[in-house]
Amino acid sequence: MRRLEAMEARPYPIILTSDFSRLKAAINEVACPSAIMIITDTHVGHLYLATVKEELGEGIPVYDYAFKAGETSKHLGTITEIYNALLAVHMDRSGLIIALGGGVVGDIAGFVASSYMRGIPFIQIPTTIVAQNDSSMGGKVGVDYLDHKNMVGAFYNPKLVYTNIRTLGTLPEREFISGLAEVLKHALIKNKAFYDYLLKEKDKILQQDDRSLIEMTYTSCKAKCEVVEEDAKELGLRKILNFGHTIGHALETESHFNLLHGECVAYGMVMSAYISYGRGYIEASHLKDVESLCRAYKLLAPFGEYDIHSLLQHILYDKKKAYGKVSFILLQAIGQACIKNDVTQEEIEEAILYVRKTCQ
Ligand SMILES: O=C(O)C(=O)C[C@@H](O)[C@H](O)[C@H](O)COP(=O)(O)O
Repeated sequence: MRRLEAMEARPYPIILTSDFSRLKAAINEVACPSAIMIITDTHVGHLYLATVKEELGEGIPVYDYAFKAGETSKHLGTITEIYNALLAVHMDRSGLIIALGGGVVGDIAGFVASSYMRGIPFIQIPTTIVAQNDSSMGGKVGVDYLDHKNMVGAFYNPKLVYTNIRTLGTLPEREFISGLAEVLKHALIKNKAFYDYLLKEKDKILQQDDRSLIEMTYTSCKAKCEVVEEDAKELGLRKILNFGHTIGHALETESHFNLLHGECVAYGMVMSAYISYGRGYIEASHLKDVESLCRAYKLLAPFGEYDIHSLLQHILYDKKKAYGKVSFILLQAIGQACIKNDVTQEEIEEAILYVRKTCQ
């Protein structure tokens, strides 16, 4: 017998800055493409496509494809339309895909990159809080399928993440706030000092002070990267990044995506904290700490009259189910999470009722 070790993960840089001036140099460090296809959506394309194209200059052909903005575009139909656009310009494996936009754009463009010609390089230019602090790194790409969020996809890393935090200036306030839920999540599951920082810096962060945003994004990305480095394919530890998401995804579906991802994750985090408290893993004061952090960032608006039975059905169909059991991420302290697969229906129902009562 002979054996060798295959190294799957390759490091990639994450640049955090406040303009696009270093973009071309950053791309040149990681790729030497024959052509570029910028994939964006109608909204972000209108705002930043021209600037990004200008930064890329004229040396190589740069094409673009914009799909209709929003989660409703995140399906296989959009993927095939983009394959057609790539074929139409004869994009081959020496080409490069750029994802310019938020999480939906990154997930779609990344999935196209992972599958077109069995994979061509791509880079992420995230323009939303969720994308800059979460979805642009870690390699999860894909689309929704039928009623199920992110049901079809792959793990496929970008060659580079280039973050210009000033793009947040054009983000609607509701999306900015909602996206912060993922940042709060990183503090709650991984880093108590970051939790303290977020409380202390809340005004500057909410006012989008450059330095505070870059510092926040750096710490948030670092927390995520440390987890992903240990478990890229989500076989164990990486599941903690799903804190608040098991119920959050169900709520997103149940609200027909009228609630934003982060808004649902915030409710989900409080529900998970409530279950943790119910089990005696954390003190009542920790549950209140989770709520206070969310409220400090204007999350946890009054909770709608969602049908509990229907929510439970979505949760039971969670794609993370393994051996018939749904994994839940609970807290053991602020900054420390654990993975449990024995959470009962009763615990979930009680947690939903708790949030209904507390968020009025
Ligand atoms: O990167 C991860 O792993 C996460 O779970 C991060 C989540 O915040 C993110 O919403 C992710 O897209 C969820 O992925 P999914 O596998 O739960 O669909």
